[in-house]
Amino acid sequence: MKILIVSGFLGAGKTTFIRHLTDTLPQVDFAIFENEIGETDLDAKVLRDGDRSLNVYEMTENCVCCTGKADFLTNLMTILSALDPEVLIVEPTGAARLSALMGAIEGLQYDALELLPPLTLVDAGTFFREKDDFSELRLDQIRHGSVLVLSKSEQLSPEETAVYRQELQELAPEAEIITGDYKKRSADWFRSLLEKRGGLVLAQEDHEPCQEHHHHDHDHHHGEEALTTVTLTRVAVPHPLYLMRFLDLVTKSCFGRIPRAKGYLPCGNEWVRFDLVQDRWLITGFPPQAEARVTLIGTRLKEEAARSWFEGAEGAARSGL
Ligand SMILES: Nc1nc2c(ncn2[C@@H]2O[C@H](COP(=O)(O)OP(=O)(O)OP(=O)(O)O)[C@@H](O)[C@H]2O)c(=O)[nH]1
Repeated sequence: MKILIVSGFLGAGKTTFIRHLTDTLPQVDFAIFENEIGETDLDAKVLRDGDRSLNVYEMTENCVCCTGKADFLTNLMTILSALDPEVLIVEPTGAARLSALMGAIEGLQYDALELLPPLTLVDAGTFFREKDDFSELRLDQIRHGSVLVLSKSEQLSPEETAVYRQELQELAPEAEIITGDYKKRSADWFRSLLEKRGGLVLAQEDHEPCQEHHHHDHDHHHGEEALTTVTLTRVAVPHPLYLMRFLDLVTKSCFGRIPRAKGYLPCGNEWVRFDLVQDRWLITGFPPQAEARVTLIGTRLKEEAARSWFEGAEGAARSGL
């Protein structure tokens, strides 16, 4: 069983890339392992509900690179013995350390497992704005990616693209760097990702659990702060305009510093899904679900303020405002 890790920071486009890869290579027997700590199960839903039905395993308790390493390896062996897909794609959380995850898999030293050179998605929309604040963890994801895919770079001019390339190549001199619309690439290119040899062999050092599991609040700049996650379940909005207003407030840091939010909830008589990365967001229709989920990922989250906002929205709708 080959293992392809698709890494990248929150909202960089990992799930979108995996969906495209699996759609582009319908003849390959893929399974997917999703790690979403305290988040919505949205990524798994998106992957399961596409044109192609995929086997998706989820781990939502601990992080595959640190606190949940042993669980992850057990899951890996179970998938291997029960299903033995040709390729298992592993999507770690955006806050996972790529080198630690690779080291854990390599530590198994089992020749039925082949770790492919990993891929890291880098978000062109936020790269320059945040580059100087990159945490060690984000640099780790870039430096250990054998293939770096600059997502959301379809609209860049050739001159702009050259600047991104140079910056990324300085951070990861050995990496193959992919810019422009990766969806236009041939099936052969996607297949080549599954035929590359040799994930890096790393000397592993023990490290602190990754950012998401630090529960004390640091007062450092954003790149070093502990990320926390809040998920609201019993929420609804009467109309898309309310959700747009909520997302606008999220981007204005009214509920904490939130670089990533996602979820699905009832909206009038329908259900909608939303997806926010930094100051950009998207709302789309979604099939009805058993329970709503609104997940906020960031620092200094104001859970009560967010909850009250939804109560206020429902109250305003009831009184006809
Ligand atoms: N224009 C553009 N949008 C993209 C691209 N890749 C992802 N997006 C959008 O970016 C948002 C986040 O994409 P996801 O694929 O969910 O990102 P992710 O890395 O899986 O997110 P997390 O699981 O939260 O870390 C979605 O709204 C996508 O539609 C891309 O290459 N181009």
